[in-house]
Amino acid sequence: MVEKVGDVDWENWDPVVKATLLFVIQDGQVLLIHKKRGFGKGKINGPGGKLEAGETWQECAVRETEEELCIKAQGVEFAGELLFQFADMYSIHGFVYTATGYEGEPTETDEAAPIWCSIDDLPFEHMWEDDHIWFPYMLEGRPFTGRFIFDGDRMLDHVIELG
Ligand SMILES: COc1nc(N)nc2c1ncn2[C@H]1C[C@H](O)[C@@H](COP(=O)(O)OP(=O)(O)OP(=O)(O)O)O1
Repeated sequence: MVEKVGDVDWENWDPVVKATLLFVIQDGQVLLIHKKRGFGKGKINGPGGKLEAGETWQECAVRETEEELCIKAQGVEFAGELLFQFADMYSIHGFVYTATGYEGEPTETDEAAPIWCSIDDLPFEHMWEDDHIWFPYMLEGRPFTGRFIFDGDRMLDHVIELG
């Protein structure tokens, strides 16, 4: 069983899913979602989802945010890269983006409900376990690459590299 980051052959790693996350950060607050369906249902996360054929990672992040919250993110920048290997052999390669603003009004959809949270009081107890590791770097604007081993919801190991 895969338990440690070092157990994975990252050079030849072929993720099952490619996906994105996007966080609007404004006035000391970050726009999160309560995820209503799909992978991670019930958790608090950023808007995001699976990469579609022909789109860039950033286009995916912006499209998913529009689909989930009815807003068009503005001032979008790359923040970091996440590589998740699960013990059941599921795997996700993720790219994280930040945005400084948006057009429209954050609106609940059948996928997500918007939640504004203070960057000083983030609800990590309701988020994926990896988030508390890389969120501070994202908020600092420091690029990161994180590798994580999960067994279901439980994080078994991680390694983070900073740019
Ligand atoms: C394992 O740790 C994770 N941490 C964080 N912060 N986010 C994660 C983790 N694992 C997955 N995610 C994110 C990545 C994506 O944004 C979503 C999963 O996307 P989903 O499967 O819901 O993709 P959609 O295209 O929206 O779904 P549909 O196929 O149902 O439309 O979770």
